Amino acid sequence: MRPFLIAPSILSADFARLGEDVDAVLNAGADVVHFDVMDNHYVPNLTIGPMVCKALRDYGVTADIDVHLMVKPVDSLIPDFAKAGASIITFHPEATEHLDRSLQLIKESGCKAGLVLNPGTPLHCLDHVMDKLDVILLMSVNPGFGGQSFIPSTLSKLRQVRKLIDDSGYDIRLQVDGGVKVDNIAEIAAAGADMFVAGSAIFNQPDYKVVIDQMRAELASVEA
Ligand SMILES: O=C(CO)[C@@H](O)[C@H](O)COP(=O)(O)O
Repeated sequence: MRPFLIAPSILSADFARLGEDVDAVLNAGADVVHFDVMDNHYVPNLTIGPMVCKALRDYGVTADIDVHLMVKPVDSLIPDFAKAGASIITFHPEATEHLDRSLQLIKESGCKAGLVLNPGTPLHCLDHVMDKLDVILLMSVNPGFGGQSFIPSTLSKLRQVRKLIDDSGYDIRLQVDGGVKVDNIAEIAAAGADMFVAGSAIFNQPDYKVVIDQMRAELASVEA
């Protein structure tokens, strides 16, 4: 498996000083910035759009920005986020009429592409598009809010998707998002995840480096 990546969700960051807070979490050892886009339509919350992504790039953020679209429809936002500096764009299959077309749009825009499966979304939506995926994100909470508890059935779903990826032979990251904490990250990794989105577990702590180091120590026990 590829090296584990830690992707703090900026949903729990300090929006009044977002650039500084993102810099702080990257300097503390995070790998990727996870950027949650909510439209108060696909999910019952409203957050940030391409202007904020561009603002982070203009501020000097060079790490990958992983844009998780919780919006419906998705297609019109894809070129906007690509221009704004997104590295990865993921979306939910229920949010587009044309899954394959939306994935192609992301690829043509120069970004990596991914699908996000809610806890109740069946795996068959992955059929026929595995060759277009760079990331599969399994939500371990229902999307819309930070600070929820990890849904335990995600572990068996992770094992199934890990097998699908390994059997496919494609180079696809398996990301997990929701309720990821120091005390469950090892179990989640052992089930097959290799990219961990964590919001409140990191941003609600006074020292981001302490919690990221603790997560890495837990992950090291799985790698060993
Ligand atoms: O996409 C979402 C929620 O919809 C997540 O990225 C959350 O922001 C994760 O927050 P924590 O559960 O880690 O606090």
